[in-house]
Amino acid sequence: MFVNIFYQLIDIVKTNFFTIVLLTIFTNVIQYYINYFNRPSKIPGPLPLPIIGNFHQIGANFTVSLKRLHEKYGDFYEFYTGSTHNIVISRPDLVEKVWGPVSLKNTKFILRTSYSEGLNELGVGTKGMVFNRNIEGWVLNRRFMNTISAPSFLRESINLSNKVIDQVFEYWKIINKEGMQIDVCEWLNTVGADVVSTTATGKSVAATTKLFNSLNIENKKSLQGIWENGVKFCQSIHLYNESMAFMMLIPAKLRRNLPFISSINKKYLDNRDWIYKELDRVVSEKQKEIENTPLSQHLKPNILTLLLTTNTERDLDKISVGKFERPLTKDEVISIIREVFTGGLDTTSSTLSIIMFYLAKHRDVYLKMRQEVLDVYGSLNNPVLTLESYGKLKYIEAVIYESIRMFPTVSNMPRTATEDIELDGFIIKADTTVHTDFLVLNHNPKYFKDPETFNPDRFLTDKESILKYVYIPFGNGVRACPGRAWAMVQMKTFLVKLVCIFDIDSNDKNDAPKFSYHTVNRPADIYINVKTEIVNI
Ligand code: HEM
Repeated sequence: MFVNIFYQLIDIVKTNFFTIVLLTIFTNVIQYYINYFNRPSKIPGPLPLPIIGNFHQIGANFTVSLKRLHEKYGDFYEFYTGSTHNIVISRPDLVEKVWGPVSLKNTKFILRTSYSEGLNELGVGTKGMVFNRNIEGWVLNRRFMNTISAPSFLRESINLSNKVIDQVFEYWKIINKEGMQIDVCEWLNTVGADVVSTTATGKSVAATTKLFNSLNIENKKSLQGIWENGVKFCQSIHLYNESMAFMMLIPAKLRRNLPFISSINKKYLDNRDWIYKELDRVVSEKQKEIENTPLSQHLKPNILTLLLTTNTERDLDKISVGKFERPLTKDEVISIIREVFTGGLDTTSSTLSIIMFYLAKHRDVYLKMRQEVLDVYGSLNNPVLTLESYGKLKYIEAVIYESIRMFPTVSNMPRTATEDIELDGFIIKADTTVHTDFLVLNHNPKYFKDPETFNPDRFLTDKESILKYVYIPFGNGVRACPGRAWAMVQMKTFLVKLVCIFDIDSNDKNDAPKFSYHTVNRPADIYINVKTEIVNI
């Protein structure tokens, strides 16, 4: 009898297959929306779809999407990536709750993002710093990374940046003579690549010289003793950074199975493999170089040598990293060096490109910067730049801050709590990613007078009126940006030298730079004219 019933059931399934499939889908969809409309915290936000969440409303430019969602849902809203719940905030009282507590002990927001299969696949969910959810590993990486804000490191960085920038400005003088424009983003990317690679590994990638050679203006400059794959490596790091948002925001099922998206997924994973292979090779090469250098011979300081000699008989001991008693493993060295590249490449050079965009439009600001350099150094003729004198460049600092306010390269940043928390009367479950939208905050007329006007003076004369939690371009607390001082030193070196040598202008009629989103905002198509005859001030 049971066998009969079983066969009858199979017949029903066979004849009604599509009806059953449709019914199952229908019940699941109904169940999905019953759960959605009965969720305990009904935070405003766009209606999600089953499986994809709000994926269709996010699109390729996350920065633009957040701006659009803010216009509709305000300073506190939610969205879903697949079934993953995300919150977005842009109100100082909420920002303070997330970013305010500064120590490891009292912050609940020690994590960057919720668990993400994609970030783990990329190798950043459990290694390195920015997305590392393994707190023990993060502490170790952070301890070494903090050395890049030590004064001794920053002094060396000024010398190195000086050399790279001097060379670049010689190229710009030649380009000027040829009557050509400067493609700012392209040039500053190469400056970043040269500075970061030499600081990190002691090897130049000669990106600036390669770019100059590609213009075919003069005989090609020689490229000896460089890191052969270096330019490709830096480009791969740009791609790697780009892949982080993709892997974090797009649900794994879609990444792997949708036709067009799965090929992007593969491209990003192949890129990850190439980066780790190349880093392994570079680290092995440096290990051999150290082994083959007699103990009596001085080792050239760079971050890689510092890491490889920590707690060995060759300990560079240039910068103390506190209590740490064993040499680092190769894997640890690779993850720290990788982070120097991922953190250091896109951020500083893109921010400098944005500063150039605004400077080329505001001659009054440019002239005030030049006057400040004259006041601080007494001359525009190759002034001696020191870390101490940088503290006096208050106006240049204000220009940097105002440019970041107008258009932040890092325009939104996530933090995630380890336990349930209350935000604006709603309970947010532990491990929910809370994104802070810096761009929206920085353009809110409640917090900045005439927010669309480029006015560096607001960071001098009106400084007191800027609330702390409406302007935190480098974050705050234990996970605050470890590269802040390094970035500021590089940007100041570039700007001081620029105003001493060139006048600049541009024909760009846009109010804001064009950009695309690649986890950070990457500006594009910023062209300027440079002139070496400085008009007297
Ligand atoms: C203008 C340049 C830069 C901007 C605007 C910027 C901005 C930021 C922001 C907003 C954060 C999040 C901080 C937080 O959660 O409190 C961050 C984290 C980070 N930044 Fe930067 N950054 C810049 C340059 C650099 C440079 C040059 C490096 C080089 C190493 C770097 C490496 C990192 C790393 C590793 C983290 C993660 C820290 C952690 O999670 O512990 N950044 N940055």
